[in-house]
Amino acid sequence: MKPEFRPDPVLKDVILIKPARIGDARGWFSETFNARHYAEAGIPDDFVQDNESCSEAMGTLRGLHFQLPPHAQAKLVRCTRGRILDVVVDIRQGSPTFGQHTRVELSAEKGEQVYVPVGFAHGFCTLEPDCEISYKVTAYYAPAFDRGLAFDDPSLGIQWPFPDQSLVLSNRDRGHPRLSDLGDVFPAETAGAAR
Ligand SMILES: Cc1cn([C@H]2C[C@H](O)[C@@H](COP(=O)(O)OP(=O)(O)O[C@H]3O[C@@H](C)C(=O)[C@@H](O)[C@H]3O)O2)c(=O)[nH]c1=O
Repeated sequence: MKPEFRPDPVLKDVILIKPARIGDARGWFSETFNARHYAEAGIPDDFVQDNESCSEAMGTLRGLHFQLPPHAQAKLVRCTRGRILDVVVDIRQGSPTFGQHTRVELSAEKGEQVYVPVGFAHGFCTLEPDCEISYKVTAYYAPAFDRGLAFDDPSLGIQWPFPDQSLVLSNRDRGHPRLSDLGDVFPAETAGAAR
């Protein structure tokens, strides 16, 4: 059965997806990815790597991350255990929504997904202990091209669900530059045509 696809109300190129679940006496079944259905909905991407991460503490923040071209990644993200607040920031120079972000709650219970196109930074904060995230990406991990954006950049104005001092972050995620210091990472011509 086809999922429900809808554009994010703030960032129209971000797509919110609700896969169907078919229930019976045993429980339920769900297609979590179907290349034909996703292509019809405007996600024709070839995903080449599947990732999973587990965060033990509630209030763990990973992000905001992106890879630079030519290793830029689109991502299809879901939460497979627990509940997270997922955050996506438009960092495409010249985009009408440059610097704007959207926040979406994802839970294992509901099975929602977020499609993050190329040209956006991505991160999340766990809302429960022991959360597992699974996501597909369209380019292989390329550490030399891996970059970050400061989760607490005041110009982004992101409301994280816990105070900064109680968040659990890697050292790397405490040191990312602000948006104004990123430079032209995704040039104007990628805006609007990022997927
Ligand atoms: C992302 C990644 C990391 N690694 C390694 C590098 C490091 O030793 C270890 C942990 O890496 P990180 O700290 O970057 O993991 P993490 O902070 O979970 O990074 C992820 O964050 C979320 C928000 C995203 O959007 C992802 O694209 C990715 O950047 O895993 C890989 O081997 N392959 C990968 O694809």
